[in-house]
Amino acid sequence: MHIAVTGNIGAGKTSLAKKLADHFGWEVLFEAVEGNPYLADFYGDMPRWAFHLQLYFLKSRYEQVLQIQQSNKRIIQDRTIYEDAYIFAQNLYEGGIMSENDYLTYKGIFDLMMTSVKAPDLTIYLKADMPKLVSQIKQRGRDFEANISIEYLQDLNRHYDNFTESYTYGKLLILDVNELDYLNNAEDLAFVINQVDKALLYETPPRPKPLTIPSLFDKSE
Ligand SMILES: Nc1ncnc2c1ncn2[C@@H]1O[C@H](COP(=O)(O)OP(=O)(O)OP(=O)(O)O)[C@@H](O)[C@H]1O
Repeated sequence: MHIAVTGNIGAGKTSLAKKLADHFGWEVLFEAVEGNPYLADFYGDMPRWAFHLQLYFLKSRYEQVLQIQQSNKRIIQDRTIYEDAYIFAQNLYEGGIMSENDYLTYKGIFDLMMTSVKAPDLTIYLKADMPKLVSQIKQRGRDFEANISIEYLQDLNRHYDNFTESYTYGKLLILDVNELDYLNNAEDLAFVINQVDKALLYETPPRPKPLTIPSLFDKSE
């Protein structure tokens, strides 16, 4: 079984993945942050390092997907391969930070990978507004994230909204985490566990719109 936690920077994915793994006895696969050779450089000079960083995350996320698909364990993944392409890479391309050639090369590799990627059985979207994201990013105090702009976070949130509205890959549980503190508050954690339990048990209605990348299609037509 494959569970995935998705959401913007600072939404609280890593903490929730750990809590759910403890509760349900799942294994956790974390994001490639420690030892990532491009992340700090990327935040210092996005146009210079965007393509390198995207390829690095894509490679490490694809490794995780293969690991999950080859395993018979129950695994919770901290962020999905879809977010790399449909949120981060697309945002960098649309913002003029990643060139069209780089984006098309990246997308070509992503599309090839997608032929062998199976969707998670359940995806949990942690929906958070700016104040929550900003305060959690500040609180964890990573040097390289100190200069993340509000505009970058807002653009990512806009992509997250579009992505989750048209998500068709499988079951999606949307959790508004603005008022939740599942790290320190046992009631909040119990609420989240209950929501996850229900989502695992019941079918969710099919979602209406297919997932597309409009900007790319507009250009190639
Ligand atoms: N494809 C990507 N492109 C650009 N930056 C990325 C990409 N994937 C992850 N990142 C960045 O890598 C870092 C990941 O850190 P981390 O694993 O703590 O996740 P996070 O997004 O901050 O999650 P959370 O606080 O919800 O646990 C963040 O700065 C995040 O924005």
